[in-house]
Amino acid sequence: MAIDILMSNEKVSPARAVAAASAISCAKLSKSFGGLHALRDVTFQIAPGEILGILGPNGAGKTTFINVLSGMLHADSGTVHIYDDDVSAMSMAHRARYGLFRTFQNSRSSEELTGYELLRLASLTPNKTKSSKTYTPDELLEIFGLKRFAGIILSDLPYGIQKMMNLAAVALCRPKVLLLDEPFQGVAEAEIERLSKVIRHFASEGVAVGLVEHNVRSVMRLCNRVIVLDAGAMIFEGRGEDAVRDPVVQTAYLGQRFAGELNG
Ligand SMILES: Nc1ncnc2c1ncn2[C@@H]1O[C@H](COP(=O)(O)OP(=O)(O)OP(=O)(O)O)[C@@H](O)[C@H]1O
Repeated sequence: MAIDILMSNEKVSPARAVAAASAISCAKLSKSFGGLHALRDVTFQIAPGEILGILGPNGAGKTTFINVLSGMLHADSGTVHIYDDDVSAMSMAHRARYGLFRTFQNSRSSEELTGYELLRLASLTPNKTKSSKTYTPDELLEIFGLKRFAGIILSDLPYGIQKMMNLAAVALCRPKVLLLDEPFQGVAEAEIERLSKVIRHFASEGVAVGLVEHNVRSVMRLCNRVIVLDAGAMIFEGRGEDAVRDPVVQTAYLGQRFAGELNG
């Protein structure tokens, strides 16, 4: 479908042409809270199978960006496409039907459900996307190495395992785009590599992953490309190792952990 749009003689808008080659794209996205510009004219895209790191100092606008992309907040201006569908006016639930899913910062499980019960529930979710492969809960527990935790109440599991179980549930919804808000926050070092493998699994199946993260080392290991936000604007796009050396990025992070964390 994407190639058809690019090759047809029909005139397409620049935003729609970019959208056709990307799993998710946004053009000139802005959001203010009163007089505060939390997001200013941000334009970017993530290709199918790509893991994009979204970096920036505290208060740069990263969570606002994910909120606006996922439809949890509506942008003041700008557009969001999932493949070539314009989802800008849609709610978060409606965007999920187009394959856009997100996770939240500090998403601890409080439900009295076992992992297996959570996955069974997720597998009952009606889904219209025809993108990534369909799995059964058992297959996903096997792939994610979670079988031995499946009978335990979620809130009794280590935080990193809870996060993996939640991602396994998302996988059952067959996402095309996955936006992760600080997936490694609060996760023990030993579980970071397991969680990273789960994220790579999504990408290997063609899911576009956007990852907001303060753990720069993990971003460098996982992401093909990063963007850096500062005061709501995109100040860098490119390779992670170039971002740490970029003088504009270094100035934005002045006084905050960034290059030091990478080199330390
Ligand atoms: N609902 C809101 N109402 C008013 N201001 C807000 C709201 N949400 C965010 N902000 C402000 O918008 C700016 C961007 O916040 P945001 O949480 O998106 O940044 P962030 O990069 O995710 O920060 P952190 O890394 O500290 O989580 C901040 O100045 C914040 O105080």
